[in-house]
Amino acid sequence: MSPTHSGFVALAGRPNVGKSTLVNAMVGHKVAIVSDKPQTTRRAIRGVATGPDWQLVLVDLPGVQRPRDALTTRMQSRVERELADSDAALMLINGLEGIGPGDRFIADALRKTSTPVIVAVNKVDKLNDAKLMEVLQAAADLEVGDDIYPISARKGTGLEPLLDRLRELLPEGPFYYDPSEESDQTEATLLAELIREQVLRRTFQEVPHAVEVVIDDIEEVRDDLLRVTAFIWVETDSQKGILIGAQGKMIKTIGTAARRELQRELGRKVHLDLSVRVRKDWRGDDRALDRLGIE
Ligand SMILES: Nc1nc2c(ncn2[C@@H]2O[C@H](COP(=O)(O)OP(=O)(O)OP(=O)(O)O)[C@@H](O)[C@H]2O)c(=O)[nH]1
Repeated sequence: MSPTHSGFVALAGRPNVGKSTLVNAMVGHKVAIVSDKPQTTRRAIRGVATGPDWQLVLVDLPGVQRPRDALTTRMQSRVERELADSDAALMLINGLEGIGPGDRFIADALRKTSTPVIVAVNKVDKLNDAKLMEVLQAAADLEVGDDIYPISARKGTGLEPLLDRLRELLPEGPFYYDPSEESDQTEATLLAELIREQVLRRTFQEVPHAVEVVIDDIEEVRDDLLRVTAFIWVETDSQKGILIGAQGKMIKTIGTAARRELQRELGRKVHLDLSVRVRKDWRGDDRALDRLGIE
């Protein structure tokens, strides 16, 4: 068997360039959007793409996303640290909008690293040839990275050459994530796990083991606002009492922290309705376990 290659690719790009769309396209059906954060809690993992002998973990490169901020030494050193922990950086450019100050800001930050940088110009499905040439030239003028790949994350065009190139940059090493865990974690499962994580942080002894979180509903209230209704299952009334806390303080704390996590994940405002339900012995209930996707 040939050795496996795996590594982290740091994604950089202005808001709305299509990072999520690209990650989804790369990850395809072979994906798990993972909620845990290996190595450091700073890393928000967007997705994991796994092939027979390779695995790409796509993460956000923090610190270069807000071009209006002053480029402080501190931000630059954060970017450098993140890049040092990554095997490659992928800078995404919005082909529809062309190069702007935000892109130059990002390029400046990336140029200072020894980590290989790949540039992709996205949304080329909306560009005619003349416009495409213009934006590719402008991207080259940024003088960051060696290669520029025109792609359409939405249509899935141009992704193979880009993936090939990224794969070449992966060092030999074992997978970070078990490929068999790619069981298409749904968004609801991911959100439930993010909430459960906040419960686990604040509970002790037998309580963490007795907790499961179930998303009951995700409703789009407005373009920028989602209402998420979730239940925290526990097995006994006393566990329920612990989770609610005196004057409801515990559940409130959990709710606030979880809402923040969901907002970060979803990139939108979230209204979180959280309630605690006693479901005696759910761990021994086959139907409940099926529904939760626990084998
Ligand atoms: N025409 C076209 N639209 C695209 C393409 N890729 C993404 N988009 C659209 O661009 C918008 C932003 O895409 P996202 O993937 O959410 O962008 P993002 O960079 O992840 O945004 P953040 O998560 O806020 O960083 C969406 O409306 C996408 O449908 C593409 O290849 N072509």
